[in-house]
Amino acid sequence: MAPNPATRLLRICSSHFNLSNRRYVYVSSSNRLPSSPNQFHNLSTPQIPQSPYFNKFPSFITLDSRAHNLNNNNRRRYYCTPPEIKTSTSTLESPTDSSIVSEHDHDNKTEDQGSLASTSEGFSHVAARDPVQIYRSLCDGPIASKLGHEEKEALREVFRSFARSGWASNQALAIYISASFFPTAASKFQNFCFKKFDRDIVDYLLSLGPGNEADRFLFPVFVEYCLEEFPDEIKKFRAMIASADLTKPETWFPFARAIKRKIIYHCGPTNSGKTYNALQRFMEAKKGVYCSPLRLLAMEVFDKVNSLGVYCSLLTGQEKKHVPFGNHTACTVEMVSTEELYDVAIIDEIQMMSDVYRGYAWTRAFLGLQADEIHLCGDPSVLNIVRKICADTGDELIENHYGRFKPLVVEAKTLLGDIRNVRSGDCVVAFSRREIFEVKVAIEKHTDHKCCVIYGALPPETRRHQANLFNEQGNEYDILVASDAVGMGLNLNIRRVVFYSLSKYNGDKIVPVPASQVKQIAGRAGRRGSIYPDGLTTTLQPDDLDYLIECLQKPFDEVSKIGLFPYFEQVELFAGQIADITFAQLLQKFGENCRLDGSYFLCKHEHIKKVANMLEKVQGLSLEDRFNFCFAPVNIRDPKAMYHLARFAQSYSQNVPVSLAMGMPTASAKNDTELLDLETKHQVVSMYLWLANHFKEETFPYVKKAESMATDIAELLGESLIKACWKPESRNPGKKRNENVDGYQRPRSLVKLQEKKRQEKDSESVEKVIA
Ligand SMILES: Nc1ncnc2c1ncn2[C@@H]1O[C@H](COP(=O)(O)OP(=O)(O)OP(=O)(O)O)[C@@H](O)[C@H]1O
Ligand SMILES: [Mg+2]
Repeated sequence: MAPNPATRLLRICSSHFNLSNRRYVYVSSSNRLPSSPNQFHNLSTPQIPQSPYFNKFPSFITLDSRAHNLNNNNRRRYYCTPPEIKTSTSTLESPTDSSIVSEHDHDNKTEDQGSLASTSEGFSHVAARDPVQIYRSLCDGPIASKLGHEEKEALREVFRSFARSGWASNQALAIYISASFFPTAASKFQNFCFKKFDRDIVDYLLSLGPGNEADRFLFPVFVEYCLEEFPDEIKKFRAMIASADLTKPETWFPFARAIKRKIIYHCGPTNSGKTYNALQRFMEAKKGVYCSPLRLLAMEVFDKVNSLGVYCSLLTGQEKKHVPFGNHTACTVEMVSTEELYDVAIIDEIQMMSDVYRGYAWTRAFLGLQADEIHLCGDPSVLNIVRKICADTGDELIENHYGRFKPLVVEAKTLLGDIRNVRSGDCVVAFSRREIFEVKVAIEKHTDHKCCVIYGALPPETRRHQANLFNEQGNEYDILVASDAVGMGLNLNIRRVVFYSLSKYNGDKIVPVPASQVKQIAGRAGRRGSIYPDGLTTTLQPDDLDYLIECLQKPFDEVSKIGLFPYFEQVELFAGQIADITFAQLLQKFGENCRLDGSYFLCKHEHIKKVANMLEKVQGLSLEDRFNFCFAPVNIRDPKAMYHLARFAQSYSQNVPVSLAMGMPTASAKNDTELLDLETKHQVVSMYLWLANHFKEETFPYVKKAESMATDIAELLGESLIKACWKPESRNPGKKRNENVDGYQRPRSLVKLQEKKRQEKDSESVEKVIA
């Protein structure tokens, strides 16, 4: 038996659009159904846009030409759900999934309608009516039948429920009724219906009562009403949605798509030779690019490759070092060009595609690089998504799997809560600047060891200097105290990684350190080529050991989505649809309305919005300049650095040369305030260099001065760290981070530790904490 037209349509949709586990609504402006996949394709593809919320609510997809063609009355509708699929993946508050394949035709009673009718005996003739016909008859026909007070109230309740229905609101997005406009539309719809409904419909709705069934009955009539009543709102929202389209990001790079790229995935844990092997191919190539997660690592590769006789330039946000005759470039991933052609490209730490803030940079490099051969180095967490994307792009994928060179052994003894048990070659990892200094001071006070220090706010040069000091044998600096910044990039002679704690502040509250990060940091112990035979790891507190073991045993979490962020041009297009809002509001709206395919998420951009808000008072910046200023590397929690950024933007907007206007420190820091000041000063200089690289050079004429200041400050920071023996301070003394601990479920041992800390009145005292 031939399938009914709707089933056929469903199959065609599924095969053409690969939408196999979704519910479809197809609304055609033609009377004819396509009879073959080809015909469907030819007939419909060009004129049928997809639903704006394709992935936000996968249970409902409209292949809808009506928004273009609102006056066509010859419409037929097919509401279809693949019978075997439940819509549980939907974010909707989904009404019962009836697995219907229904055609709302005059003479065709559907299963859906049948099920409604069965629940409301005696109303099958109402339930079976075509919603278009209902709507038309309401428009042309009767004035509402008289309702008693109770009936009115009961009917109001039905409409209130409809107006509150998350399901209806989400479904309405498919005809471009925005979520914010939906309540207004629903309220006007109620007024309309109250004036028009005939007795039959009223009785039917009252028999259903408020809830899913009534919503489902009302919704198609509501659709008809909206299409006729709100064409302008629909058009506006539709244009806005179209301009915030981030679907199919692989198509943003047609030149990369024109190449059949060979992707080699070097997949394995930390310290397994992934980067080393990729670099071998890079150095052999005629023209290569290495994309690094950090400036520091780009510098390391730049130095290493040049020292091996391969001319290589350096490109980071802050520095451009061009090496004559060099065909190779080591750059930070944000800076890589998707316009140049390369023989070999490396994207290191590819799992960072899933980073909530910076993931978009890796995604862009992966999708957009024009290279015959692309080497991805990373852990297995993104392997599956890389496979999927390669299938989408048509690239060939080769997987090389690696194991650790040296085993990683957990030392069950721990440091027994006593920091004096550190030994030469230890790297003590703490997750705040305050703790790092507490540990350093305690070790140097109570033992004969000396500590090097590495944390994120230090310039790369200083971090490298500290790393070298630690790596060199024969000096007294045999302990490293570091933050999670140690997890990537540096070659360190670590014998044992000791976790001082396993919780960290995530910008909002204190949370357990994610297992993947624990693995990466612990894995730094026992690097190939170092003097230590095995890698060891343990914790300061015996109570934390279980969590450490749990993290190391855990397989890598599989990543299901990777980051995206719009280009300026996309934001600009979107801005064209909305008048009179600030740039931060524009970004907010973009985030709310953008469309994304299922494998992607929009990267978090709160920090960008904070900068945007601060720059709001700077007049005369173009949208593009504003956009670029917002990406300048600035610590939004450092008011001094934010002040300087605003000052730079002010001068830039007035087209006057941007000055550094900052006194150069002359001596190393004598206390923590001075150390913080040095860190800020370096950040400001580094920001200046970044801006000079991203804007008209003539507006930032003091690049040479800034470079020499950066070098000098990095040196002073290095000297300061060696001397540091003071109590650490916080940048924001008013805000105590530990206040947020309550309410978060952390590993028991950490909670205990935290409680212990809280009980101690003077939590500043290192000895007390570590006792
Ligand atoms: N075949 C090799 N011959 C000599 N040294 C090697 C070899 N493979 C790796 N190494 C060295 O081993 C160390 C670890 O290698 P590599 O940095 O490539 O590991 P990785 O898997 O990329 O680690 P991570 O996850 O930390 O980035 C490096 O110092 C590297 O130079
Ligand atoms: Mg590596």
